[in-house]
Amino acid sequence: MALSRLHTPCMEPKSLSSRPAAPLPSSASRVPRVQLSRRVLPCRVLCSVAPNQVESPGAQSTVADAPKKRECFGVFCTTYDLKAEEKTKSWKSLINIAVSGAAGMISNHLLFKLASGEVFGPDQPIALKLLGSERSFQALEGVAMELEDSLYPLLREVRIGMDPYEVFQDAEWALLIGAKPRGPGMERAALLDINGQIFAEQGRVLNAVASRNVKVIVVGNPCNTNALICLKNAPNIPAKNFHALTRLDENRAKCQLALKAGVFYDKVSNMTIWGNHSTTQVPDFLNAKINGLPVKEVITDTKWLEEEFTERVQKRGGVLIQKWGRSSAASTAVSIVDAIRSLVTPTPKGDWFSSGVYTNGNPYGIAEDIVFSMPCVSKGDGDYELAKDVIIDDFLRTRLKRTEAELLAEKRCVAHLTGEGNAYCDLPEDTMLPGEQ
Ligand SMILES: NC(=O)C1=CN([C@@H]2O[C@H](COP(=O)(O)OP(=O)(O)OC[C@H]3O[C@@H](n4cnc5c(N)ncnc54)[C@H](OP(=O)(O)O)[C@@H]3O)[C@@H](O)[C@H]2O)C=CC1
Ligand SMILES: O=C([O-])CC(=O)C(=O)O
Repeated sequence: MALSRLHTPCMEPKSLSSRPAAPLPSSASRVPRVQLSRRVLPCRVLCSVAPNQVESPGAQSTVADAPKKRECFGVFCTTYDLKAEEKTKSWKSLINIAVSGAAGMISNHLLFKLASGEVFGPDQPIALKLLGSERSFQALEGVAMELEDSLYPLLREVRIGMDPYEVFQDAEWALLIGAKPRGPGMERAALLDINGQIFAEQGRVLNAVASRNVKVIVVGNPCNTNALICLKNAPNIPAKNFHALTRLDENRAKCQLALKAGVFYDKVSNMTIWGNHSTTQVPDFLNAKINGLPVKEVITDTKWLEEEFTERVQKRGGVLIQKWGRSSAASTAVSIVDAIRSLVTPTPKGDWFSSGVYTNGNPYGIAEDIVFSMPCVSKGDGDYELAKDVIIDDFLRTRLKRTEAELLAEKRCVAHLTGEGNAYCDLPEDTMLPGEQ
């Protein structure tokens, strides 16, 4: 059912209305701390009237009086003066983080990491704006209730909603996790189209309402092409700000190399995942290092590196699904944390990290105008540059060509969603997500 954007009166649901208001700090003056948007949420979205306002049940509101409303969740609707709180004086200013698929498995791990401060730091208060759907809305309320009950000091706002225009408003980070899973018998082309529609819309919405410098991490699969679709629909946001998550693959590759070399995984560096987050991805053992030495000097079993290691990383997601009965959620959330931290903290000297980024003048000879995982370094300002001092031999080049061909084919399949004419889908037969086998 299509959701109306007209504002109808919002009531707190019974299950929450009896919850006592959280105590205010004694010194706090009751000033609104929420920048109010002019868009309003459908009534089923939890929202409440500001404490000093009374709304009669059934009263009709209009867009004109929307600024009096605050769409927030439970205890996070409490007003207080952040500046008046002694402990917050050294805090940075609040950042807005929007998350889609927020009631899903990955988010269920991620949101608590974000709220704890382990991602953005112990002096960075955050606002979480969580996007759900009719399908997930009850679960999303449950997630928000758990966030309330966790009493995270840095978590200053939680809003839940079904309208991306509302949820993505002023987003400084957009973590796009929600996507339809590929079901039995579904063609990959159909998955590309269905999820592509989601990411085309979300790109348009980000373009319209997010911060002009929003950083976008696309997790929902097929994440590279979804990220391409998203950025093509957001022409006013730099294409460089869009990432497809390949950090989980990097982490998986580091773990396998450490296991083989008999070292702890913190000894593995310069680990690049090249290309698509799919079974054609290329875990690069040529440039990776163990204890600062080239992997090939530490692991001399070339056959293992070229065959077993590569395939193990490419198919790790599928093996895990066979064990768990569902795809990686906790380790994916950890890898999203790693991906963000790699952008907001300086990369250790000489090292790099992998991210699926837009190819626009890359030095590695990769086709332009796709989202391709490559080695990146960051000064910690949210931006990145491509790594230098990377070597590419014939083995690596051949593998790069294969994953590049797959991404170019995926791009042709979604031409109707990127504004590049009619789609023509000729995907290679072995095109699979890491979780598919
Ligand atoms: N890049 C990577 O490294 C990895 C990517 N993934 C991908 O991340 C995505 C999310 O995984 P996970 O959190 O485990 O999945 P879940 O199934 O737990 O949650 C996915 C969410 O997607 C949303 N969704 C959007 N459209 C649909 C649709 N048409 N049908 C069903 N659900 C839909 C749902 O939220 P709502 O109803 O609120 O929209 C749902 O809560 C998947 O695409 C998965 O393949 C997973 C692991 C690793
Ligand atoms: O295929 C999936 O949905 C899971 C996935 O991406 C992974 O585990 O890398």
